[in-house]
Amino acid sequence: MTQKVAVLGTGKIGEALLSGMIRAGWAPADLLVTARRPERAEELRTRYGVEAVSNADAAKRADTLILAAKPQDMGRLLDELAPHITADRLVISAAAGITTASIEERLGDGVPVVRVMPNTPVLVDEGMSVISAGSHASAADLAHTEEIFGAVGKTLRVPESQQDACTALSGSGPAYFFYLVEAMTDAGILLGLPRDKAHDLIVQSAIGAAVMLRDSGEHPVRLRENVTSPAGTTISAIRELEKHGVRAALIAALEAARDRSRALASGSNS
Ligand SMILES: NC(=O)C1=CN([C@@H]2O[C@H](COP(=O)(O)OP(=O)(O)OC[C@H]3O[C@@H](n4cnc5c(N)ncnc54)[C@H](O)[C@@H]3O)[C@@H](O)[C@H]2O)C=CC1
Ligand SMILES: O=C(O)[C@@H]1CCC=N1
Repeated sequence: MTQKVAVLGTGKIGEALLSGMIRAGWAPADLLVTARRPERAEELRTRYGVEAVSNADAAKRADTLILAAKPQDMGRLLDELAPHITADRLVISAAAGITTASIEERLGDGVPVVRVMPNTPVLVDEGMSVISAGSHASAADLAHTEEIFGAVGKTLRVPESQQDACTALSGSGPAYFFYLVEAMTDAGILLGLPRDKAHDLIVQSAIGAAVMLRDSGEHPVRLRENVTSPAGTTISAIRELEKHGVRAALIAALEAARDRSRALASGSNS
């Protein structure tokens, strides 16, 4: 029997995942989506050829439900699902901060829940998805989750106690790199380069550095040292980064992201 997968709350990450699953060979006929606004449902139908249904219908018809609404909207979404969901479904939550225990409590009846923190590079099949099992999730449920998210990048299993930290590192991670590129492009402009050229130089440097980090087997410190010539340009830049506390700023930033993830678990809206 064909397994149906539904994406519930198909916004940015939900659509990124949906598009990746279709690229990876899932038939649109086996995929369902839900969206709050009818125009959004129509857009997804037209763009991907998938059926848009209500949350209740998704719970009745799909074997696997991927919850991709904002943490602040999860309570309402779970309330809509609870009357219709049975323990032969798998619920995968991508919501930052929300624990499997809180989802299990709302859905009841031993429904298996897996928590996943993906990131937007699933759009280019270079995602990083961090996976933790809830108390009713089986080995087969974890394997099925890995099959879905592994189709659009790497996966890593972690204890759920590490999910908030992983959210800070890889869930939000792409944003930090985009932010750096934006800031470095501004620097290029200050140094007199046209914006498009500055952008291309920085992006290609980022790609080159990322591939070296992934493929060279070298420690990042060694890779940086190889760029840093005695009395050269790089060390002058590094001194400024240290003077401005960039390392400490990054540590504080990721700590703040981890704390925000924890706060979302308790329903914080502010
Ligand atoms: N954007 C990202 O890079 C990542 C986001 N996440 C998580 O994914 C979730 C969604 O984030 P985004 O895609 O950025 O937000 P988004 O706001 O783009 O998407 C959420 C979508 O859910 C819809 N929605 C809300 N309640 C609904 C309901 N009851 N029924 C149907 N649809 C409903 C909204 O209309 C919206 O389209 C969040 O929980 C976030 O923590 C996880 C990893 C990465
Ligand atoms: O900013 C957020 O809350 C979401 C979770 C990880 C990435 N984006």
